[in-house]
Amino acid sequence: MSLDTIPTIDFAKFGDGTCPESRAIAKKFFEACRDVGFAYLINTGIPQERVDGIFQWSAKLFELRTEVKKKAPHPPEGWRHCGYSGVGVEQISQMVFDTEELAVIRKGKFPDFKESFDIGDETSPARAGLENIWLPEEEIPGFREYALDYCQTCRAFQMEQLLPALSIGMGLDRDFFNRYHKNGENQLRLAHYPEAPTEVFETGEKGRIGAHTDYLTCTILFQDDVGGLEVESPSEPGVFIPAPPVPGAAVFNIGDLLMRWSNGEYLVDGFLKADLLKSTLHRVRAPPRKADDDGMTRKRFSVPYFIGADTEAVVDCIPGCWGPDKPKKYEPVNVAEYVDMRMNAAYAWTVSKVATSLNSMFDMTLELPWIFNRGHSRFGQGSTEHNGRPDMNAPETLRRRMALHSEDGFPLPSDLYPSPTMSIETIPVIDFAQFGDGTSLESQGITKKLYEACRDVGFAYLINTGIPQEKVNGMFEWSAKFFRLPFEVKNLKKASKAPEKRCSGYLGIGMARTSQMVSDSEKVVAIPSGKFPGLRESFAIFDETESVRPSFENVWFPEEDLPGFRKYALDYFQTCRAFQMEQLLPALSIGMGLDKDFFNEYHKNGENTLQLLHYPQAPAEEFESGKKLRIRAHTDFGTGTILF
Ligand SMILES: O=C(O)CCC(=O)C(=O)O
Ligand SMILES: [Fe+2]
Repeated sequence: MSLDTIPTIDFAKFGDGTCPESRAIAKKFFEACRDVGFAYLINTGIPQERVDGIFQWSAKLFELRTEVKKKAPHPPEGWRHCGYSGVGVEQISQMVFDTEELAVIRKGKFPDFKESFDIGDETSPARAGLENIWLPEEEIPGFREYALDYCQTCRAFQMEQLLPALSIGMGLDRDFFNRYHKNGENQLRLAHYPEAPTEVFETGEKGRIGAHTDYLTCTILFQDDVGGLEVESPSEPGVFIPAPPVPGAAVFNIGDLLMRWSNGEYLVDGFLKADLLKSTLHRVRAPPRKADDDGMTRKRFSVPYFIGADTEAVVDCIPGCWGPDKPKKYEPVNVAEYVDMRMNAAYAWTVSKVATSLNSMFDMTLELPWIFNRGHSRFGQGSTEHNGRPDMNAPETLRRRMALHSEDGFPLPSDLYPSPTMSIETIPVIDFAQFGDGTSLESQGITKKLYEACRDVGFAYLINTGIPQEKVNGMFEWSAKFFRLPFEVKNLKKASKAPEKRCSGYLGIGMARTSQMVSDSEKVVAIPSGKFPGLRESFAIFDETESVRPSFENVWFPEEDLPGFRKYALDYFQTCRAFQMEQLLPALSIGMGLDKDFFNEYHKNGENTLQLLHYPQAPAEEFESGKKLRIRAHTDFGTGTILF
């Protein structure tokens, strides 16, 4: 079997999983899940008429006038998937992992050009109290009944054949997965991608669905005959292969929960890698052009059925997926908590930065001068993109960094950086020297200037912040010391990032899950294909102060490896926070015409993050040829970032 074809699994002879043929089917199915993460399923027992029927209902539903469809609006909460989402509305869904994607969407450049109607399985006790949102029956009589019935048909296949086949294929007892899916919250989605001039897809003005992974156990999807679904190649990350429509076949794929459950790895050379079951990136683009088309891309319908595990279940590494040579990578997790984490804080585990729900954060690197930049606020406008490619941002400074290194390869800031006032004309410099407590006459001018910088540029250099230079230098020294430690020490025990740790700890070079951080097709192609691994390592620390995170513990390595580091870092943290609360946020509040404490009120115990970043030395051509990046273009979460 070539890795680059999506295998076809024929369930015709599977029966209930006890007949002699079923073993071979189960094995082949497991291999597809392991090697590709995708498969075509045929002879599933889901009657073709039922599938045709749901497509007919879907066409009928989407043909309704928009005002009618809007009578069942999808609620704003991303986690509650039900009801109608209009074209370009379902943007901040589970599919958006990344700051960059959010930023792009906010700018309206690449909205998903689709509408969808989501239905949760109402029969599941797990959904009690979470009603679906239906259109009034008289608008589309019979739809509700058909859709729920269709769900049951899919669930029957899931429980009688699909999950048993996977269990058997993995050498587990037939009912292993069934036990975790007794009343899982399955979701049916009707998706409609409207007709559009092919040009809009080609120019990248619009997409159908950006690259993403599904987050539950697995998905069964039927598509019409238009095409456009693509799956990341198992052998060439970043290259997408078509998953064209196959009449009568369902498209099956593994989701993130199942990958994790199987001890799935996601941090290898910057690529998503699964040891066992693979949750594969996929996307929908316009299908290949035909010679005789009229410049229009046909509308497309698809019907994914997302299979979820029981919310109250605790999933621990699947037996057989770990052993003496292969320790468990994850703590057991409660499914509901996992889903929450994924929906609400999904952002946290994709990037070396910080999660949503942070009120603000600090960010520190080894090489850029003092910058304050405005990140995402939940309700904010798009923020400014910055890009750490050495040739693109603050070029003078960065070129100098490339040239100058302290003896052991670590640049020290004092050697490298000119005073911020020196060079960069486009990023305003804000001098806090006279700000005081924000009541003096001088402070008025300062606040106004800060506000204007935030509005017009989104970035500013801050000087005379009161954060002592020795403190900053000290932090850089500790950082250099830390990154000089041997990899085994840095990466010790749990000091590698796990989703549960919300990014505390060490992340080695190339360990960021880059494939999830990008949305638009070109970048997805460029980055995970190995052309642009982020050449950096980082260590992240959260504020441990009692009032901020009562039950939170950072991931620290043993004190004896770097005695004094922890104390210094936490202390530095407090110094930054003091500036934040005494000057920065008051200045921004006043500058925006609010009362001085406006932002402080929202940041009494915000979960700030300190991040030490190290971008190792590398031949300049690596960057010039575009083979490597330091940090790709992105925006920050949180309220804002202060960076040295
Ligand atoms: O429409 C398709 O073929 C894919 C849909 C999909 O991947 C999703 O909704 O998660
Ligand atoms: Fe998907």
